[in-house]
Amino acid sequence: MAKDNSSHFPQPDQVLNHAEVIVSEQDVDNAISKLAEQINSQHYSAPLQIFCIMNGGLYFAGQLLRLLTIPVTVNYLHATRYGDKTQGQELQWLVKPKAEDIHNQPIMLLDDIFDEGITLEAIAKECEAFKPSSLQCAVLVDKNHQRKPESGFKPEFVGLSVPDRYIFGCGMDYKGLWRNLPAIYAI
Ligand SMILES: O=P(O)(O)OC[C@H]1O[C@H](OP(=O)(O)OP(=O)(O)O)[C@H](O)[C@@H]1O
Ligand code: HPA
Repeated sequence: MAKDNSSHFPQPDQVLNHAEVIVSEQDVDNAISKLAEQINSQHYSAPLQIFCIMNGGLYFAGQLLRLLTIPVTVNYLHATRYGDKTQGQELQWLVKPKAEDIHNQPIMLLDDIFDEGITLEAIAKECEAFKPSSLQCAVLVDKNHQRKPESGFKPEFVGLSVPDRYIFGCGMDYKGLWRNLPAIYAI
């Protein structure tokens, strides 16, 4: 008989009923438009090599890409450390960067959230090893707390600052759910 996981994984509607909107769809869209304007006004030596950090970066990358007017190529990397938990664990790599996609080229990493910064800093470090001509990071949200990388590493482009609560929507999940919501919710 199939195992019943329903006690471990909440019903999707229950999650939403116990959450509140902390950033509206309109405010998310405005923040992404502003980020696009900032990136469009940069001068890159060659087409910008955009890397979407899967899975969370997918929604942000999709929304941002349609507003970019500069030449870009699109690729992805995959590293994860939360899984179905709300506390980060050790980083697991699923898709690592390759030298030929990075060496001597302007790189932009796109992710949904800069929380403790462990994921993005590790990914940036891995990319830096292949000596890009430049490397920048853009995130939809920066979570407002003091548990950031000691190195001082932070993304060049930030759409929104959010309070220190577990959030979901706009690519971010709660136990795998609701990445598709166009606003940002907190539990
Ligand atoms: O700044 P940090 O504390 O490292 O957390 C941020 C990272 O956590 C999330 O990824 P997650 O591991 O949940 O994988 P996912 O993208 O598949 O949701 C998110 O997409 C970021 O990549
Ligand atoms: O608050 C969060 N929500 C969803 N995913 C996350 N990954 C790091 N922090 C978060």
